[in-house]
Amino acid sequence: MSSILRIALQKSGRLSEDSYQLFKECGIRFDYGTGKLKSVSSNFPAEFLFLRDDDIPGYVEDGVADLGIVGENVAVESTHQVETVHRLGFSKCRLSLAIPRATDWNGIHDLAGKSIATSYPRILGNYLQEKQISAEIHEISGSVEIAPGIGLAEAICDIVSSGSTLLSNGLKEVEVIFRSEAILIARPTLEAEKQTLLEKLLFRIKAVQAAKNNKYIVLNAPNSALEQITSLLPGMKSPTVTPLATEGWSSVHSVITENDFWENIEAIRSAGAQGILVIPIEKMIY
Ligand SMILES: Nc1ncnc2c1ncn2[C@@H]1O[C@H](COP(=O)(O)OP(=O)(O)OP(=O)(O)O)[C@@H](O)[C@H]1O
Ligand SMILES: O=P(O)(O)OC[C@H]1O[C@H](OP(=O)(O)OP(=O)(O)O)[C@H](O)[C@@H]1O
Ligand SMILES: [Mg+2]
Repeated sequence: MSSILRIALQKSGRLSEDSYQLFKECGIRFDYGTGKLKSVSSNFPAEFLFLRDDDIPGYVEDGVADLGIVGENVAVESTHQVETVHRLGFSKCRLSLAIPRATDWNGIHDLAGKSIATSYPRILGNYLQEKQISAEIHEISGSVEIAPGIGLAEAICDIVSSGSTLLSNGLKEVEVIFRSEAILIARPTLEAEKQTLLEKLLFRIKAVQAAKNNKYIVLNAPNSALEQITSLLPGMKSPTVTPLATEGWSSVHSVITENDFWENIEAIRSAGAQGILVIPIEKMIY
């Protein structure tokens, strides 16, 4: 029988939508959201398993799944041996220490001798050890932000994104201890055929990510400014320059990265570019 990749995704939660979307953009079709916990792709040798995110590293280590998508926080917290194959750039969040808003904060040493509620005892334990702080870690599996308000702990260590959960529970963030995003994990010893399929999948993921990080740009430029403008637009190899019907003008086509997009556009405009069009790219293959 030829190989099939078994990929574990979070059934329903903060990772689910972006994970499904990623495979969709990679052209890999499968059913989800139907209540079924397993779905075979109709056009790629892959089978998807829909699970609780905390269970995914264990399933990947055991070989029940070959690959999985989890938050880095979950992978690092777990004791299971899995390999990070690729960073996916979504579900970005941080693991932070927080205390009641009215409590003074003079630094991390304020936590010595205190109790801290968290679902991440390993990450927190390592952090405290590194800082040489002795505090009691109180492990709870969810609704961590409630702990100080009900006298369970004096501080918490939990996931923060917008900060609104902390705010609505009367807490303030005092220290970021870990930054996380979704990652693709794999069993470290994938068979050769599965490794080939993983490479095929990674090729598609990278093309989708590169497209998101870049825009296609078309502009008109006076020929006198071409050298300066093309030096600002290196493109994938070099920009395409074609003459316009209007004497002394050219059209420049290139690719521009999302990172310093606005700074670059301003520089290009100051150099004399006109009629600038910026167009999303669907896939980008280097
Ligand atoms: N507010 C947030 N913003 C962005 N990313 C987040 C946020 N909260 C959590 N995450 C990331 O998404 C992952 C999954 O979060 P979620 O809250 O769905 O987990 P869960 O409640 O443990 O789900 P499950 O029911 O599968 O066990 C987290 O491990 C973290 O990496
Ligand atoms: O800083 P914020 O934007 O408020 O996000 C942080 C919250 O998001 C997550 O919970 P989620 O809402 O996913 O619910 P859960 O506790 O059921 O996982 C996390 O556990 C925090 O409680
Ligand atoms: Mg979970």
